[in-house]
Amino acid sequence: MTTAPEQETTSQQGGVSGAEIVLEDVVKQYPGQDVPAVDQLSLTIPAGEIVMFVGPSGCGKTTSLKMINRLIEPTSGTIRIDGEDVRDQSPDQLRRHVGYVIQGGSLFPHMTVEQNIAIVPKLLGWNGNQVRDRVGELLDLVGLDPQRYRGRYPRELSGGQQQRVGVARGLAADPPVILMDEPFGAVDPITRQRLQDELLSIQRELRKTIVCVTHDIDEAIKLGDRILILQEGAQVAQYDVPEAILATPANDFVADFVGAGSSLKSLSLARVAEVELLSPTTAQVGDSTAEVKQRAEANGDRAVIVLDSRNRPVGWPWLRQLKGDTIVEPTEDLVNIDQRATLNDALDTMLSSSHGGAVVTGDRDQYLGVIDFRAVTGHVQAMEEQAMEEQAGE
Ligand SMILES: Nc1ncnc2c1ncn2[C@@H]1O[C@H](COP(=O)(O)OP(=O)(O)OP(=O)(O)O)[C@@H](O)[C@H]1O
Repeated sequence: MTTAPEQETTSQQGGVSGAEIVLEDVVKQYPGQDVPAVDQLSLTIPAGEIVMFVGPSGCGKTTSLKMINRLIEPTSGTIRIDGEDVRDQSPDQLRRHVGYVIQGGSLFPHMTVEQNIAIVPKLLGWNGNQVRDRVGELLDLVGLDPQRYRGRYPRELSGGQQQRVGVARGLAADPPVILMDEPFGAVDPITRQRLQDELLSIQRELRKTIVCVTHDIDEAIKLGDRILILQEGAQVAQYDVPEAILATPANDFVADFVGAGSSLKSLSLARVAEVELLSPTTAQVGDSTAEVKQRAEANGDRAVIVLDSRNRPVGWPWLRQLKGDTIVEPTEDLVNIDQRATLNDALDTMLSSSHGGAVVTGDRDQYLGVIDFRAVTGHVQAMEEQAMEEQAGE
């Protein structure tokens, strides 16, 4: 059987390639357990959205997720993907319709990156060229150079790179639905932030339906179009957009779970693009050093942002570091932040910078400005005032 991605039948409307998932009265009673792990769960997951499952340990998140691709069989109830009961689908159909990504990528150690990504396409009978092309495309998509990485073994990759390959593998057969179980749980916080940003940018392009289990409410707020907060037995405590869960928790359980400091959590909702950026002095590589210093001093700046000929920031030297007749490209790596990053991530980046701020870039790394602590604090205050006004108006 040959099934190429273009032969997929998904609800491709308005750029959305994902499929709606509907759970109806789903129950899972494990043998020998007194109470069901999942008890009458009903839920509609809209096509093209990211829905995050969160809740305390043992509340049934993973069981609920794995019933969608029948890694676990429900005891009763129905699950439909794009209107079709998953029980009526063959294992091949399910593999094509539902990608699966788990913590650490869980790659097969004796297989190369290419072989790991190609598992499902090969099972589906794609030919060698189709598989090779697809692997190249996917490695590009997840930010790994295909030439460098396709022949490597998992042990030759960092944790973050392994996780990227895991994501590529989940996307391999271009399924409308991707299930993710704690996908970024095993990597350090900075890598996690980067992988989350990449997932968001991949999702902007692909518009899949993504269901993702996490322990981390901040991750849920950042990634989720909607968040499902579960209590024991997979009872729905609240199912809503992140803004609503933060502003109006449905009950004490949700309020406790979301935790104190919701203004801090709001930092995971707000994006750098929403904050007014500063415009410190900039210089082009090749400009006269004396002229740049003069301009910076007139502006009251003690440092300048150096841009390359394509308007990408390449450095942020202090004036005293500017030597020679013309501005040269700085040798130190510049840590910048994408305008789509959350304020929470921006804070992390700022904390690692000696400037008390971070350089913000947009598409294709174009320079946009600088974000600093004062701008973030001001934005948080404005958000709090707005929330208080809304509450007073209710
Ligand atoms: N194979 C199994 N046999 C019996 N009970 C199980 C089995 N798998 C899970 N359970 C029980 O079902 C309940 C839900 O488990 P599940 O793994 O879905 O929870 P979870 O919310 O994903 O937890 P965690 O966040 O700790 O991963 C738990 O009480 C668990 O002990």
